[in-house]
Amino acid sequence: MAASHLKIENLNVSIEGKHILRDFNLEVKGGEIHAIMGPNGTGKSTLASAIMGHPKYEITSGSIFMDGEDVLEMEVDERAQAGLFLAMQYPSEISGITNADFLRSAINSGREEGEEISLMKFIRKMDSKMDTLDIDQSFSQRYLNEGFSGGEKKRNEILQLLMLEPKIAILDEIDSGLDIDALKVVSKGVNEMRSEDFGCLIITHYQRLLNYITPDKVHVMMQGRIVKSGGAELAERLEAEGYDWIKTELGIEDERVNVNQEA
Ligand SMILES: Nc1ncnc2c1ncn2[C@@H]1O[C@H](COP(=O)(O)OP(=O)(O)OP(=O)(O)O)[C@@H](O)[C@H]1O
Repeated sequence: MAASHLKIENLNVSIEGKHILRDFNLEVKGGEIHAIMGPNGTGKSTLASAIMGHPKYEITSGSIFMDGEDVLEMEVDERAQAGLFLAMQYPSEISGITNADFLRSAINSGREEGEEISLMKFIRKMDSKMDTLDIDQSFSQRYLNEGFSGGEKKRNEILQLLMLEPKIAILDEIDSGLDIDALKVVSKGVNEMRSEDFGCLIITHYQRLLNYITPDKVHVMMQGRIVKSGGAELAERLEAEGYDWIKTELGIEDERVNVNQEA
């Protein structure tokens, strides 16, 4: 299997004329789990949306490479086929498409003709993954995310992760609104993916999630870029002390983008 390597270099992203990501750099390789933390409004979700090609976000300069391929040249579905997976802060509902249909066609869209997953194999895989995530079997026949509770949507996203087996996953606030049991289940799913062929970028506000998924690297984002990196102990310090010490250390007055910054 090809390597799993996401490389973001000097990325600058604007939305509605506002310069959000500023010379952003990050590399995530197979076998690594990275966490990005940071106060509100510092550009974390903008990063996730830019990687997945959300049309509202304008890349003004810089590059994103996935296994050496230029991601910025790819359409959204090509990014998924290249092995990128994005779990959104607010997963969308799609009426008329069942979970099972969606997943089967998503798996097959990444395969050559004649190499499609057989129905039997698909059902067996889906049953086993739903079992892992403690998801009720009826989920597979329900319409995508329709009427799902917040926690069910997040579980469903992790089911998608386990079924699609991407090379690199970006999980944007996958822990928000989860009760402790659901948090453990979601973490179990991510940990099950851990391998040399899988890299993960977790965007979170809370160290709590990182008690269950131990990150190899923790990054702090302020003013549209990473301002500090460390190991799991950095998340623990942030939980205990907040962000002020970093602002003092780096002489940052306001952590948000577009405040006290040049355009
Ligand atoms: N669709 C949009 N339209 C206008 N401004 C936007 C849009 N998306 C993001 N922004 C602005 O970009 C800045 C960064 O937002 P972003 O959502 O990336 O921050 P964040 O770090 O993910 O925040 P949070 O922790 O609150 O989720 C904010 O000032 C926000 O208002």
